[in-house]
Amino acid sequence: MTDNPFREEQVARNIAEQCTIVIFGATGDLTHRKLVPAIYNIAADGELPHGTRIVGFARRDKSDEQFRQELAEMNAKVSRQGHSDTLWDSYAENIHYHQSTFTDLDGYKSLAKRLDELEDAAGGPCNRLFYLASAPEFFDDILENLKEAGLNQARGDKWSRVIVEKPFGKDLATAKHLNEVVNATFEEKDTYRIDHYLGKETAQNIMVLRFANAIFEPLWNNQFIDHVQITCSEDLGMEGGRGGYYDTAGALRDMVQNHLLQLLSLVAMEPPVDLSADGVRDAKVNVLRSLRPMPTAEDVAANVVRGQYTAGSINGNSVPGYREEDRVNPQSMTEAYVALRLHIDNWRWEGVPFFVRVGKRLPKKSTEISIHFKKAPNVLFNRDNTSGRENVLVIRIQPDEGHSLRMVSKIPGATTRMESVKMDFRYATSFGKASPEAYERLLLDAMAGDATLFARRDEVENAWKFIDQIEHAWHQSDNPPPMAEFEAGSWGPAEADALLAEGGRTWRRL
Ligand SMILES: NC(=O)C1=CN([C@@H]2O[C@H](COP(=O)(O)OP(=O)(O)OC[C@H]3O[C@@H](n4cnc5c(N)ncnc54)[C@H](OP(=O)(O)O)[C@@H]3O)[C@@H](O)[C@H]2O)C=CC1
Ligand SMILES: O=C1O[C@H](COP(=O)(O)O)[C@@H](O)[C@H](O)[C@H]1O
Repeated sequence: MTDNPFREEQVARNIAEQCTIVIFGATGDLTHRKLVPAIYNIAADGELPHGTRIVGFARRDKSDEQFRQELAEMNAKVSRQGHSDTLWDSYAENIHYHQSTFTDLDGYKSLAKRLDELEDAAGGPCNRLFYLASAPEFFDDILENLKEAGLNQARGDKWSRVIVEKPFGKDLATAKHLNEVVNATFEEKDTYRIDHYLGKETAQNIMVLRFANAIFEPLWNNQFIDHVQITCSEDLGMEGGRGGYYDTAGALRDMVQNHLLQLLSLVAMEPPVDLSADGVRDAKVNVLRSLRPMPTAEDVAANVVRGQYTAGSINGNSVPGYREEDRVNPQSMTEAYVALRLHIDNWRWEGVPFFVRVGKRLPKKSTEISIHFKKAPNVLFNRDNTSGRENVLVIRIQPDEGHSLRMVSKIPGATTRMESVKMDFRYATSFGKASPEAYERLLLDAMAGDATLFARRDEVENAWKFIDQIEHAWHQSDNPPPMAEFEAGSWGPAEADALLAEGGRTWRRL
């Protein structure tokens, strides 16, 4: 019991159920750095259902013991709770490795046999959660082979579910195709399309901030809000061989289609009818459906800026330009930065622009949403210089998770002089403990059958429909909008500032 009664309130959550988690791509980076440490942390918190086991599926030959050892070494490096040999050892006997290739049906038949044996030895059939942590070109093969081997089927009251990693397609057509394949294998209710931004603690808090407080929602509309900004900056570039994938995707597909449009949906949606997965996802998809289209290359040129960084320096370290990065085409026309001015054509947001920007090799890693309220009338206090006098609500997604509210205050003294000050809420100070990693919450939710924080089929497809118009203007139109340049370590191209400038607005300084 805490001494603060408000902390005790909890929104009822389904309970995670014991299951076998089969990870396709189990020797890969995602499994080692994110998935297994997430499961370890869940166990360290005492929330992992007893008897949950992991079966890793990948191509290289190795024993269970080698697999466990490699996972343990990485876990010791990255787990947010540190690494206890005692806890690990008590769990490691539930970790197994199954060698095969994604395209070989026999490997899935032998997997089915292996799962039956493991489960029988532990007392009988168990729920199964299949995690597609492979490169996306294998998703079809894995799904089709799971079906052929009968692994997609529920057995009695034991469910079979699938988690599909990003990227979910590379345009609307491929996303639709993948959805067809997924839904021919698993029912929609058993399909979990992961977007790890939805698992971030502060992204989950957007709904609580908006709908558990009475003071914000009355102001959350075009009467009081001037504009909204969403920034996701990263100082990293193409380290660790990432350039090969990234250069085929770009910032728009890699980050905007999924993470940033999801954040925008949470900020802009109407109150959902309830907190069920479909209640929340219905509300979010309506935002995506209301995004003002950009049907022509001129619309795209007027509202979207794409850019690539040139060589520069970040935190005193010299870094190469985008086209000089490892595994990036030296003539690449892929954007490593994008800024957009979006409009949501509904009653609430009529006339309120949403500015979204994301990029690599910016000065620091930071994701935040800022709600810029309209200025107070120019009477009484605001007759003269009102710059910097707006009320801004900032939702810091990461790092230093929290919220702040900027307001104008009188500077102490005999004369009335004013200054903008901020009220700050920081998770670290108020709750005194680190937030769980996004994958922890998302894995627990999938084990509990709660799809609220996963993207539904229509969300993914509506997001792609919007993104496709921009990609089309960039890569297939006769008059493609230009690629802007900016120096690595700066805040992006000047052209992105111009998107806001015409309304007298500027990007918030992070
Ligand atoms: N890494 C990350 O932080 C993130 C990754 N993702 C997504 O997760 C997915 C996986 O990424 P990541 O872990 O980085 O990829 P990796 O390249 O590190 O791992 C790929 C895995 O797939 C296996 N594999 C490749 N080809 C075959 C095959 N023909 N048959 C069987 N196994 C095969 C590899 O096995 P073997 O080693 O035996 O060859 C390895 O286990 C991607 O969709 C990516 O977009 C999403 C968010 C973050
Ligand atoms: O999905 C992706 O996200 C990461 C950024 O994730 P974060 O949790 O560290 O903010 C990004 O670097 C990567 O390009 C993208 O694929």
